[in-house]
Amino acid sequence: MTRSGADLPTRRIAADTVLIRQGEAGDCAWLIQSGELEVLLDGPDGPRRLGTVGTNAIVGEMALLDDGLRSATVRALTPVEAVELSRDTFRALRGRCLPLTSYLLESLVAAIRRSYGLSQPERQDGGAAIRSSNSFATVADRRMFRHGHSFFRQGDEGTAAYLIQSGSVGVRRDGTDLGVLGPGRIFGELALLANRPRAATVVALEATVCEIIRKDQFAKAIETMPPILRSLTRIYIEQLSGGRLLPHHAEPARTDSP
Ligand SMILES: Nc1ncnc2c1ncn2[C@@H]1O[C@@H]2COP(=O)(O)O[C@H]2[C@H]1O
Repeated sequence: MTRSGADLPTRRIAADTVLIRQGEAGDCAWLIQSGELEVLLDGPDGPRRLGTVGTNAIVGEMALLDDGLRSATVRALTPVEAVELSRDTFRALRGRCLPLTSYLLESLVAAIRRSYGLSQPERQDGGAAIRSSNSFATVADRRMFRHGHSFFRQGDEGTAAYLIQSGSVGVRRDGTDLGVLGPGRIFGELALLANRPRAATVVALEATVCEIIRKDQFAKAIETMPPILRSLTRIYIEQLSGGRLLPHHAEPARTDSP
């Protein structure tokens, strides 16, 4: 292992090396300097290639963001040079986020894991610590919605995101029920951040209390994130709202001022 200019450990990885194995615990992420890697998702019919990543991509960050297991296998296709980012680096970056954006990031990683059919680490307190923090209270407005209330309809313009405090909501797209969300879950954030119409209709299945975060407040909070995490947030949102096509980690991420 050598040292990069910024004194971060740089690792040279031979072609064919499996850098990350799905389902294992992980302690670091890598910022790719050169070379190409493939990302594989294990399935009943064997591994499926989610795509390839190259220079400026970050891999291995999801397990550090939510303390979960590796979501996919990552294998070098060519010789690769990568800067190693430790769990502590990610913890420090997370520490520089507002509670709202830290929570958002974690919610996005959880949504990606769900989209892969993977289990996810249980949030210890359902987000209660974040929701009760002062800075969260200044950006969110709490309201009770009656059973049957329609938060928005598929195709609407997005004006707010919602964080469920109690109760539950049903999500429906093109006449098909997609699922039920309960306390601690965030919804309505994808249209907001990707600037797309609502991809689904959401209705309260019982009396439901939510924190409402308006679009402008949300956008402001995102702007305060450290650049690497902001970049990852946008990538995850794009992935979740646009069918997650690769290059997944295409936005340049810088090491000099993360
Ligand atoms: N669709 C995808 N495209 C590119 N990289 C991905 C994709 N899904 C997961 N990854 C990366 O694969 C890594 C596997 O380990 P982690 O879950 O820690 O973090 C994951 C992401 O960095």
